[in-house]
Amino acid sequence: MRSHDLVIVGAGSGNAVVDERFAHLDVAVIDEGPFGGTCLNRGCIPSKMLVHVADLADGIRDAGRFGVRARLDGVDWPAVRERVFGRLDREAAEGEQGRRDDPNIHVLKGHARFTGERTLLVTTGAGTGAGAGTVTLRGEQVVLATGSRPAVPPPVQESGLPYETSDTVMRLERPPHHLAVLGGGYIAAELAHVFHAAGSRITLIEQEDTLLSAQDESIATAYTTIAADRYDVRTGTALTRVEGEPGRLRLVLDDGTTVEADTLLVAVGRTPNSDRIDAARAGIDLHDDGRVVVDAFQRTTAPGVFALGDVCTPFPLKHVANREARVVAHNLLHPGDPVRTSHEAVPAGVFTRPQIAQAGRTEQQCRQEGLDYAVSVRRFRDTAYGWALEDGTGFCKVLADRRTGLLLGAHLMGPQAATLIQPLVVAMSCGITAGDLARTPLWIHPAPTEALSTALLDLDLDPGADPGGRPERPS
Ligand SMILES: Cc1cc2nc3c(=O)[nH]c(=O)nc-3n(C[C@H](O)[C@H](O)[C@H](O)COP(=O)(O)OP(=O)(O)OC[C@H]3O[C@@H](n4cnc5c(N)ncnc54)[C@H](O)[C@@H]3O)c2cc1C
Ligand SMILES: NC(=O)c1ccc[n+]([C@@H]2O[C@H](COP(=O)([O-])OP(=O)(O)OC[C@H]3O[C@@H](n4cnc5c(N)ncnc54)[C@H](O)[C@@H]3O)[C@@H](O)[C@H]2O)c1
Repeated sequence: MRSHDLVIVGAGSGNAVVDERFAHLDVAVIDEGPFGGTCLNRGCIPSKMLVHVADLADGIRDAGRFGVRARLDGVDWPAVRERVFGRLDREAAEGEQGRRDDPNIHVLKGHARFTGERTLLVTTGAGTGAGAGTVTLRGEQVVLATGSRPAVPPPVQESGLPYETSDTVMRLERPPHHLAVLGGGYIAAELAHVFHAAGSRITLIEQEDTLLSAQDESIATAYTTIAADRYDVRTGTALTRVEGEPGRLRLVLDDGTTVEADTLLVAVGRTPNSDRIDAARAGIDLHDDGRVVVDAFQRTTAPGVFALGDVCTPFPLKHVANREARVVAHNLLHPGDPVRTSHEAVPAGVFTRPQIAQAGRTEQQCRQEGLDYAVSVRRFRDTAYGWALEDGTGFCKVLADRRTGLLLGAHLMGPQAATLIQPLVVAMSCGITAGDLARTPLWIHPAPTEALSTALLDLDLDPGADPGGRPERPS
């Protein structure tokens, strides 16, 4: 059995744990797939590279509205795909090679399972053409960063018919003629935008009454209306079964309707990869939903074993996984002075059309928690830059504690929403009140951020929470 100071399972965000501070340690990094994990190979990055193409194509289609004469001849999908994955596949290979070149790091390609406390059996070679073998290794400390995978509901699995997930659909040789998407969340919203712009017909099937139902109700309702203008949207209905043959699928829904499509994309959420590692043998407890139990220091229930990212987090987002990786790195190196992960005011963007961003609580959560909150909505069309954009749908919604003036939530829809929201995230994370944020810094005119500053000023807060004035910095 090989022994290492540190064993990392999963070279997505797990690979970010080790930097030059670990040069004195003997480290093993294990992954069964390409380095970079979901984000680089089949998640955030390729999807956003494709979303940018969709934004460009839609911008050209829209140009006439602004008096710009332009015509879109089409999206050359094979060229786009080659550019995106040519670059990303190279990045993944170079990332792995970089690790192999580190003198203190031992890279193992294969599937890892626990056989006991901090002890793992790695099956190597599987799927690589090389003969399968096994390696047993033990870590003084272990980091579990095995991520998650697309969930596939029984009617799809039981049909035996082909389907795509986010792992595969972005690498299709050509855009589908008619793409049916099961699920109406993040992946559905982003990839519907991508394939619609590339020429596909889109049908979205969502069991809840709105698309993006986990978002603030104002965003979910507005996005559902916008999407219904562009796609065939079926909400409040579930899939009963899939019939037909490859390339001619017939989806039977529980409202009695059917959808015929050549391609089915399943995007109904993700399953943590905790069920394929024999966690119990290592003394690692799991939540009912499969996530690994961790404390605020990212420690699992097994001494010496940390976890990070989608396998454990309540917020399966890359920036959250990166933060958790930094916490794990610190706590591995400074066991006597550990730091905690904060999941306060986690922001997220949905890179669809229009872009959407959120941080903190939704209005429905504020109501459910019985909070005394103030809410304010400012439309982009009521700001100068909104006129330039001819924007008819975008808005900024802020929620604040009426007594303290602290922000409880922020929700944006419109161009660059994921960038625009950042000052609100800073205020929420740093305890800056809505009044201070609106009045202390200068907000550039006529930038779209004026929608944020005016939404903040419109909040109906208690006088003690928002004394007004404060035009100058305190001396
Ligand atoms: C289509 C899509 C778009 C997304 N877009 C965004 C976005 O725009 N912004 C954002 O913040 N988040 C986005 N996400 C979410 C983000 O990708 C994930 O939250 C993040 O990548 C999780 O990182 P991780 O390190 O936990 O897991 P991963 O990156 O999945 O890494 C886990 C690694 O562990 C390996 N592994 C698993 N089990 C084993 C085993 N038993 N043995 C050996 N190796 C194993 C896997 O091969 C993988 O490489 C997106 C996700 C998807 C699917
Ligand atoms: N921009 C980003 O940050 C980004 C982009 C893509 C993915 N992600 C991450 O990946 C995760 C997974 O994305 P996702 O879109 O698969 O999940 P999701 O949780 O965002 O949405 C899944 C949707 O599917 C619906 N659903 C579930 N079962 C269904 C069924 N049987 N029939 C019809 N609808 C059903 C749910 O009600 C939900 O609306 C996200 O939660 C997010 O954390 C993030």
